[in-house]
Amino acid sequence: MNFKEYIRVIEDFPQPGISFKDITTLLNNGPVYREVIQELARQLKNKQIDLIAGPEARGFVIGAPLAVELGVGFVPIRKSGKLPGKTIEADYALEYGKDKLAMHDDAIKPGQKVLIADDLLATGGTIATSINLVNQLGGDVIGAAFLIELEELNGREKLGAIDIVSLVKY
Ligand SMILES: O=P(O)(O)OC[C@H]1O[C@H](OP(=O)(O)OP(=O)(O)O)[C@H](O)[C@@H]1O
Ligand SMILES: Nc1ncnc2[nH]cnc12
Repeated sequence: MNFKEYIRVIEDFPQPGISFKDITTLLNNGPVYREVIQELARQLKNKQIDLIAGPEARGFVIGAPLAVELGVGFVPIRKSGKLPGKTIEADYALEYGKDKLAMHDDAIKPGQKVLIADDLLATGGTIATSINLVNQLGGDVIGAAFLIELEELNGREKLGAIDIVSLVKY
């Protein structure tokens, strides 16, 4: 399936110079959304994964259904101030801004194999910080999965030696 034709591109959002890849036009198509999740699951089927972690908010839209499809748990990586328990936090920068991400300090057991999932890899700032948080909790990040990769931003280079799966490249 050609997923790209279901993704809408909006120029200069949220700021001038950014070519925004809008996945809402894919998510509202049930069969296409399901095929995205099933295709990611197919590409990951030989990996041993204990948990999927996904950053708020679009990481939930990919990571949670992928966790259900693979039969593993899901851990939300949230923007600061949203999680009720004790957290660890880290500042980060992304293609068009900066923020702070947080995880519950007991979200992952040491040694668990974690896949990080998100809708889109741009500069890699969000995922590099997500990997850092998972590592701080003793998790072993074995890979990352994305619907979209913006190749010219070289996000892969920030992520070290982990396996990376992405379905649509710009
Ligand atoms: O590779 P990077 O340069 O870090 O950019 C990618 C991140 O940017 C977007 O999230 P955003 O922070 O806009 O939040 P949202 O999911 O809540 O829309 C996207 O969903 C990725 O998480
Ligand atoms: N160009 C882009 N489109 C959609 N989401 C993004 N997150 C970071 N860069 C983005």
